[in-house]
Amino acid sequence: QRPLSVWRYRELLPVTGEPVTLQEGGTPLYHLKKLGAEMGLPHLYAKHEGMNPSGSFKDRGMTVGVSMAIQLGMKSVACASTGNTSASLAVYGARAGIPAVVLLPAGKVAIGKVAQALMHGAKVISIRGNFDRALEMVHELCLSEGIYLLNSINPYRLEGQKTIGYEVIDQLGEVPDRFVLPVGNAGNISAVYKGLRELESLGFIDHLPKMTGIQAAGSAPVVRAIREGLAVVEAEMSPETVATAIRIGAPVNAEKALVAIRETGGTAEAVTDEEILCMQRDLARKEGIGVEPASAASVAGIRKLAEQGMLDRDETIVCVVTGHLLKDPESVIRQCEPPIEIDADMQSLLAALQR
Ligand SMILES: Cc1ncc(COP(=O)(O)O)c(/C=C/C(=O)C(=O)O)c1O
Repeated sequence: QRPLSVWRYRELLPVTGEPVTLQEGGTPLYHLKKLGAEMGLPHLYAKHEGMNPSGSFKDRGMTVGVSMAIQLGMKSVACASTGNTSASLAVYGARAGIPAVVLLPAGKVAIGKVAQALMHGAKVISIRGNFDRALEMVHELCLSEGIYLLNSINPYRLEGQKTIGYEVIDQLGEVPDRFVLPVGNAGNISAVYKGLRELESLGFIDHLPKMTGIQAAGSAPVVRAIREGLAVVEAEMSPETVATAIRIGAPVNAEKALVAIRETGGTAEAVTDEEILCMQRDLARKEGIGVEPASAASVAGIRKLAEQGMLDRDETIVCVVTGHLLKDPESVIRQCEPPIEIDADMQSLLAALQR
């Protein structure tokens, strides 16, 4: 009996040799009893992808992507990133023993992710521009220098990310009615959809969940395309959100996300930064689940859809929470009361507890 992990599903993955692995996947599926009860949703779950080796779901894509880089004889790897992709590429590049170059939008990457990319030995370049510009530049760099590009336009990354859906079905023992993901570059929602389509064509499942994409209100090109019935997603030229992981104006997998949502009767919704941060605190304080802001967007989106009466109360809903709380400690310090500092005597301590 194989453990719950990415490579449990190796027959559905393209790697033929020994994978570059850190035992990624096998992440917990938590029942959100309290938050679900508040929303009138008794079957609400969170798949905590922050419990991967580098603290986000990106490890699922990188274990396959970097394994393929080795299999294809590539000598170095690169990506542009809002942070988690770069952290994960640094980790798996180190594991594989090949150099990694990462391009980050200057001043817009959570400190935990920068720390990981630096400590794991990537060449970290900070671009004075946004993620979309960094992606253009890394694409050009890889073409001219023969470096292997591992952004989510690389299909091997999405192959690994398919396994999120596989694990959820193994854990639930059924196909959930609805699968909710935060959407930035739209690689993850597209990957999960592709994987479930494959299970259906192999006869393992007979229907798909409603694929539901949640974006930040200040960076929601996919939501707009769904609302306006567009065939092509129009870029948001100046994406802005506290959820820097999904601060992406021109999602490279946008049209795949439209297919995933439309083919399954799903939907897309936008949530404000306040709704995101409120849900981040609720998940931490009511369920003991610590996630970074972008990850809380998926559950915040469900709360919004429930308030709008868009959900059946008996739906089994799985929200993917994509990154660990520790990735973005500065967003915590900004929104929480600071520690109470006192003199080291019991009187001061007892007084502080009364405040
Ligand atoms: C925590 C977290 N939650 C959600 C997303 C959105 O996933 P996609 O819709 O597949 O892009 C990201 C994406 C991050 C990057 O795109 C990057 O790291 O460069 C993330 O880090």
